[in-house]
Amino acid sequence: MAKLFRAVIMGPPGSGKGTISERIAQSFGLKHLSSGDFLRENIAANTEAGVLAKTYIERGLMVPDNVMTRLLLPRLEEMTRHSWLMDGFPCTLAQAKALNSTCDLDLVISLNIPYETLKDRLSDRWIHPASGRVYNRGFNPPRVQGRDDLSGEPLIQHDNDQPEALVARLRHYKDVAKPVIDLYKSKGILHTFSGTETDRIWPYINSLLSTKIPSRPETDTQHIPMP
Ligand SMILES: Nc1ncnc2c1ncn2[C@@H]1O[C@H](COP(=O)(O)OP(=O)(O)OP(=O)(O)O)[C@@H](O)[C@H]1O
Ligand SMILES: O=c1ccn([C@@H]2O[C@H](COP(=O)(O)OP(=O)(O)O)[C@@H](O)[C@H]2O)c(=O)[nH]1
Repeated sequence: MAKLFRAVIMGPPGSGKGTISERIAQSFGLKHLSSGDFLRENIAANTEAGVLAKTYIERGLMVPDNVMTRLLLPRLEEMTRHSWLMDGFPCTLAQAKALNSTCDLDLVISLNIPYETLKDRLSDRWIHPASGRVYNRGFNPPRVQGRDDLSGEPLIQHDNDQPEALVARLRHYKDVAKPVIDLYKSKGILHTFSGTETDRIWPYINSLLSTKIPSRPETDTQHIPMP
């Protein structure tokens, strides 16, 4: 069996983690894991962790580290036969240390995107709550305005995606992410990508991953070559 590959993608809200994760999952066959999706699944299933997490998310707060690790680490430990890419976890140094004790990461992608870009994207982010699918009227508009492409259900916007909440969210991200980024830098596995458009960053990420993971033959033709 080919060596398993474990990667994490980090970045502030709106940096394109979800968008890029989907592309990576499609091109390289990694399983895309998302902390937000795990939380939503647990909330929907009314698990103990889900009920607790909901009380924080509803107030626009981060879920405490011990709840996150209790929820996610067992799920990652079960994935002994899959290569995966984790989006949204770890967010804090405590989470990173807990993850470190469970598995060895091969690679960390960190997205560095200007504030104005984040603000523009998030003020126009439309979400299908049941699936987590995201749209943007300019970048990837839904086929029918205000409706999810697959289910036809209504799309919503999050209050905390609006500019008033964004400054505080970004400040918080910077504070908590800095030691995590420093940790991965010191391990020599951090790769940072800067820019204002996912479509321009993607070829570089694609090219980096191509050197680390064999791409899936059926999706080879979708790869965008290096400029
Ligand atoms: N690693 C984590 N640690 C603590 N709380 C988390 C973590 N990941 C997600 N959460 C909580 O779950 C909520 C939803 O997460 P999700 O990643 O779907 O959306 P988000 O906050 O809109 O993030 P982004 O804008 O970066 O996509 C977060 O607002 C936060 O309260
Ligand atoms: O180059 C890009 C990449 C993403 N988006 C949009 O920006 C928002 C945030 O992207 P995503 O949810 O992937 O970011 P995350 O919060 O997961 O980092 C979404 O509405 C995307 O459709 C965009 O307009 N241009």
